[in-house]
Amino acid sequence: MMVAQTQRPDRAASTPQLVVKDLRKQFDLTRSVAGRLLGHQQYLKAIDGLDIEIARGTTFSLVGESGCGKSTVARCIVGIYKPTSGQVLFDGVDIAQMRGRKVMLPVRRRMQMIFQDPYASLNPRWRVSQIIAEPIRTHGLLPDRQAVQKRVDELLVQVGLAPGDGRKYPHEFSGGQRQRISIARALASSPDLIVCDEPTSALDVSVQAQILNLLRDLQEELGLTYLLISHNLAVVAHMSTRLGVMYLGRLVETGDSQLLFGQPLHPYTRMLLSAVPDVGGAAVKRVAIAGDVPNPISPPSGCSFHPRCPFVQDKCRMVPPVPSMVQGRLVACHVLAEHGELPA
Ligand SMILES: Nc1ncnc2c1ncn2[C@@H]1O[C@H](COP(=O)(O)OP(=O)(O)OP(=O)(O)O)[C@@H](O)[C@H]1O
Repeated sequence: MMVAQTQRPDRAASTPQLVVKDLRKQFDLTRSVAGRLLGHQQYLKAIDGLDIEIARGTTFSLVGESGCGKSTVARCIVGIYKPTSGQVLFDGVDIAQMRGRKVMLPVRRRMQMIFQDPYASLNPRWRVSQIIAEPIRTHGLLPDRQAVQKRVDELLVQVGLAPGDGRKYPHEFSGGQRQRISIARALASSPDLIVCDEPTSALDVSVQAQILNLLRDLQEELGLTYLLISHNLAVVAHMSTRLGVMYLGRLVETGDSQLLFGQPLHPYTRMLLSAVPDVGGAAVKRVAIAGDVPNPISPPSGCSFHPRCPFVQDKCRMVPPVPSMVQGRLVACHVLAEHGELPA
């Protein structure tokens, strides 16, 4: 049975679902009050000026090594963290600095999140039907218990579970089934956008594809928009419309997913793809992975990727590159901006 679709405002038809503009988030790591009083504050710039645009019904994937700031972006977008500065325009309305339950409630209904660990994000003492019904009740979407139960059963079927599963508790399910429950809960409020933060990373390889296929089918059926966060390029290749490659709080390459997988330009994108031989086109020039991600508390000067970059030039050590359009995508790289390609 079809689940009710969200009513989308007409004015928003041509507006991207989500626009993130110059987003910044820094964490204050100063341990002591004395340190604070003496001005010895220590900050970590987890996001350092990020721009993203996601069209309705499409998937934008954010990739990058652990610690580059992917989850912080997700948390700033859904309102778990308050950004230090920047805009998060959801259907054209800036929600970045919105606060207060009453103001945020309509936004929360239309923007949901799926987490990496489905067990940790499901209340173990609640029956599955209660878990899925909670957003419906919070947002007052249906008039009575019977209607709620009917909708919960529909949602269970929609994610590949049985209506009777609603009587069980989360521990009675496998990891993949628990992620299906999380997805049903996310769908319960008929959202427009779902932020999926490493949705398959905690699952067995054998069930990862099933969950990704489910997410894709739901997107097609319901016109959902996804922000997909993953360190796994194979996951991203399967799902994305557009791709953003993050390094130390910044995007180094952004563009059409097929273009980037087929012909990555930034040395970091090439490095990431080199580590997964099955992903990317045959034409991809391989670049060996060198070194580790630097400490974000004291990032390198200039281009923060320069200590690991085989193509580094003097300018890269001093001046942070501004993203520019090269071969149909945005890249933040001095060498690419000047020469249009990397040296052979
Ligand atoms: N609440 C916090 N307080 C202080 N530092 C934080 C906090 N949350 C994240 N960080 C730091 O911000 C940086 C980005 O972390 P984030 O979790 O967003 O990265 P990530 O790319 O999602 O990595 P992972 O895949 O390992 O979660 C890291 O250096 C992390 O230690």
